[in-house]
Amino acid sequence: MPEQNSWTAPVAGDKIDATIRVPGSKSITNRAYVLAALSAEPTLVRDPLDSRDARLMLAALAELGATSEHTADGVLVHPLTPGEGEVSIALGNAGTVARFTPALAALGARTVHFDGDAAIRRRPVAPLLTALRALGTDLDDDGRGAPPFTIRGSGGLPGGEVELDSSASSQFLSALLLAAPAFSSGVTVRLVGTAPSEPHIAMTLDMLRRFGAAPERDRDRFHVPPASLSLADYTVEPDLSTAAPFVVAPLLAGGTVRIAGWPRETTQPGDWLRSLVRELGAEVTLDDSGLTVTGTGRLPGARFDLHEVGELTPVIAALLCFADAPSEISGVAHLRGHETDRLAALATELTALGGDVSETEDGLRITPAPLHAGVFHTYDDHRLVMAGAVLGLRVAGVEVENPATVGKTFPGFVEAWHALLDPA
Ligand SMILES: O=C(O)C1=C[C@@H](OP(=O)(O)O)[C@@H](O)[C@H](O)C1
Ligand SMILES: C=C(OP(=O)(O)O)C(=O)O
Repeated sequence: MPEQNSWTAPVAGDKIDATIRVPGSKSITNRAYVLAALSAEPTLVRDPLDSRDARLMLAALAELGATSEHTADGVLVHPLTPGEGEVSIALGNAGTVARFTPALAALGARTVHFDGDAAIRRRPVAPLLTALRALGTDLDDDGRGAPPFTIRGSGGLPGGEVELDSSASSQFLSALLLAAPAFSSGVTVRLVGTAPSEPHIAMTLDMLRRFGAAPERDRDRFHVPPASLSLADYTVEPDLSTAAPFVVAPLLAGGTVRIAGWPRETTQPGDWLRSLVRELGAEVTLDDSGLTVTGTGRLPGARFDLHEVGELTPVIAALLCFADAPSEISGVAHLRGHETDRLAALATELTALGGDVSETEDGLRITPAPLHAGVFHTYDDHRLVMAGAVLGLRVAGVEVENPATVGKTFPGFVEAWHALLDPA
């Protein structure tokens, strides 16, 4: 019997032949909103993502004094306005909101309470809070190193140099860099440990430059001088990580998928998919119409270090369950602090469907084994819904629990997935 509140992921019948449009990048949208709020003039953000995480970011910025309006051309974000009193920010389970907005609160004059879903109360923020305290922020937390916490803004901060351990999440570093131009003498961050998600760090630096800041980097030392930001118009790229299940589908079902609007150049981690699926035997072309991926029907095993692109792990793990040789994913210990403990969740759920998947110290080991029908629990993790959909391409009766949780980044995912297999 299907579970209540589950979705039977459709099996691929014929070869795929579809063109897919994915919504805007979560990471770019939420950075654009933060930088727009810090700007001197309103910014029109075109083609933004409209999803739970993006709405939470707009709502958080509104609490901090930056209102926004949906227009026919996109979302118009107004600059932060000063204000006092007490407000609360709902974090949901959005890492970008939990990590990027505290520095803005520290720069304002409100008392700001941060809290969200049960899952965000398990996600790390301690190194970020330590750095904000070192920069002079008045902050209360319960000592667990995760939300909830409260920041009492003092109306501005001088900035200076801080040490930061960003090994649990690159978002701590991005958070300090995004807010840095608004500190009166800028911010210098010296990284200790190795931060994951290098493309997301590059994205932060690139977007700061587009908004008029002048960040400098010398290996693990980042300096952002104070700057008055402004950018009237910013267009968000399609989310290439959201595209992951669609990109890998022809490797399992055969045929061709085209992802419209895939940028020629981008800082998004999802761009790694081009080389990952090529290594797995797919034909890949990128031209002005987008990305075209054709599957050859055979899937070799692989050893992938996904340290820089951790958010691709759930979909890649599901894909590699169908390889004809053992595979290993490494470099992603920090996924234990993502939406859920993704390594435990993937090992448990893939094993429950007959897979031979075990956790390693920093990843997953996947040995070929036939999969069967069953419930695929999703732990309130959008990317586990996408992983379940990928499994369903080859396995009848995969019941993906709570598919609506995919609305964190792609509210229309289930409809788009059916359209992939049955284009109108
Ligand atoms: O800065 C960002 O927009 C993100 C950075 C990464 O976080 P981690 O470095 O914590 O993995 C990524 O996984 C997340 O989905 C989005
Ligand atoms: C880790 C992720 O999200 P968040 O922005 O909540 O960190 C993700 O989308 O895979």
